[in-house]
Amino acid sequence: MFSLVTDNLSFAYKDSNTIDNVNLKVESGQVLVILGPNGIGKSTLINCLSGVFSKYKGSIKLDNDELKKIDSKKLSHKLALVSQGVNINTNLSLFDYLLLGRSSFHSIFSQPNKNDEILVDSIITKIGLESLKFTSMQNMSGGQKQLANIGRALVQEPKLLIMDEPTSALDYKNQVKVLKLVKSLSKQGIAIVMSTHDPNQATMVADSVGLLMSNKTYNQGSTNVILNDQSLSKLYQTPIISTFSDDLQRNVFGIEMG
Ligand SMILES: Nc1ncnc2c1ncn2[C@@H]1O[C@H](COP(=O)(O)OP(=O)(O)OP(=O)(O)O)[C@@H](O)[C@H]1O
Repeated sequence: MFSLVTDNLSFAYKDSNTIDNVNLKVESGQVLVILGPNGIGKSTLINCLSGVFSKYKGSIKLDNDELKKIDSKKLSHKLALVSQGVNINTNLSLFDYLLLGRSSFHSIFSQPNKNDEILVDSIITKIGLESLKFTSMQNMSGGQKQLANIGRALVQEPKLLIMDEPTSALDYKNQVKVLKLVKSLSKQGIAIVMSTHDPNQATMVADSVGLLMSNKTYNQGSTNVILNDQSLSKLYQTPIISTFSDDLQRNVFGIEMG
């Protein structure tokens, strides 16, 4: 069983902590969704969890190993990150861009092989970009690039997938595609951490939800316990009202205009 566990994780850009004493846990086959208002520290937390920021305080344990002590090649075989709003500006084709993501599996003297190519093809199908396989990355739309970045993370065949607002540039159809992919990856045993601005996405895919509150506390609990009108209205400091949809068979959260 693979796990990511933090113990009193804190991080400061300057003097005061941006994230403070976060105790978070996610295991193989689970989806943890991080919610919080703009500027609260979701990306900061994600950058700590994925090893981008190593000057954190407290601990981050990946399978009982302290994250900052794991060498980068080993880490890339365990964990993959989909960063927020990365603008890929390369003239590589989608296929070559994803194939490059396999380079950490080879020595500097060996080339990606047929198996890598088969894997990349299957991931292009998973993200639904078959028609763009040989298109230059720089000629893709923002949403297509976002899907390509998810593909680039998947070619690492990670045990833990961390995604910062992976659906922010996507239309409804592609949001559903990504959320279904998240569900199917978790069923395959991958642990997933993702941030979003949409609590409805959490009700669709999350086993547990972590709320980054304005008083710098972090509350994590199972989705149906932690997500309610009171907790979300407090989180976003605006009235949020849920209604149970018989058609969707779940609560749908909406914002009140007053
Ligand atoms: N490189 C940096 N140096 C100093 N402060 C930073 C830096 N990056 C972010 N911050 C600050 O840290 C705080 C948290 O930012 P972060 O990007 O983690 O928030 P977020 O919850 O992801 O926001 P959003 O939902 O708007 O993307 C913000 O106040 C931001 O201004």
